[in-house]
Amino acid sequence: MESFVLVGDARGVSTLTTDVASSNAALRGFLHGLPGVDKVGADARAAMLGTRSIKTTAKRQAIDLAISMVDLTTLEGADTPGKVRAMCAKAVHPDPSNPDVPRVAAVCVYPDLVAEAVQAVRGSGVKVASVATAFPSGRSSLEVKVTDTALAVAAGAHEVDMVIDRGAFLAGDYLKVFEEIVAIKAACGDAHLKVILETGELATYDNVRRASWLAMLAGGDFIKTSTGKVQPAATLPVTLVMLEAVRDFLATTGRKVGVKPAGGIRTTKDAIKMLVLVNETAGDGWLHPDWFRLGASSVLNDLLMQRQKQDTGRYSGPDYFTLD
Ligand SMILES: O=C[C@H](O)COP(=O)(O)O
Repeated sequence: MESFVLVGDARGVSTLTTDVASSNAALRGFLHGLPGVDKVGADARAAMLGTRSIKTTAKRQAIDLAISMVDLTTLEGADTPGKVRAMCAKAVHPDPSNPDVPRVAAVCVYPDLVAEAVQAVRGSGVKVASVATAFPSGRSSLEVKVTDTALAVAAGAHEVDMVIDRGAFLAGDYLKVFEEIVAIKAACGDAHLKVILETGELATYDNVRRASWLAMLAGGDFIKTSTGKVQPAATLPVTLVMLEAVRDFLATTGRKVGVKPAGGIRTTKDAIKMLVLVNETAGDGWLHPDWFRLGASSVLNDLLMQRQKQDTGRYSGPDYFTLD
């Protein structure tokens, strides 16, 4: 466990000491001492930023940046090795007829398909992320969750997307959630850990802020909104609250954590709104795939179509790109 000390007053965060995780009461005291989220203000600010438009050259750059940040995802019970190989081919060369199109950041699959994905993306720079810890519900023993993680990492996963125990969080058992994240982080070894908060089940923005801090204090490398299996998923206001959390966490502890909205991101417009939000909230230091990802099963084709429209002034036929 890292040692934290308070740096400055960090936007109202008044106590962050080395013993913050010494007991559930200490964690609760810290998390409930965070400033409350102004819900009306967060909704209004997200809506306002969502209306910003980006034109021409900047739009083309934003599209390429968004493509390079995609975690191209398939998380279906019906996933097959063939489907994963096809998705990986698309991740490496999103538009095979145009080598200028950047590769995506990662593919995201269930643990049993990690080895297939690792083989399919080898040498491309595309990372393989595996969901783990009894995804999507997270309802299993810690032993099973650690084994799930260790197997994904042994199969070659570069990144692990774990889910928090929302039941424990909502019951106020913050130390259980904290210790689980610490244990999964240890099982990750060198693999990066993304902590899925499943914000659609957390009920309030205050809880989203608390869960973000909890995940970061416990060692998460990224905080991620959703599994994609629960609605609402990656909304703009929730992403805004999480971006504020990583910004404030960096100011307080000196450690930078990434953000991954996931679930329901379908269009270029959705993706670009997210990029505007990043720039205006956490700052352009997060506008890089190392620090911001877009978890999505089906946004890539729209990004490719809009990109081609920028280049040629027209859209391709609907069957020009392979299916997401
Ligand atoms: O982690 C990514 C999500 O599962 C993707 O959700 P989506 O299918 O709504 O894009």
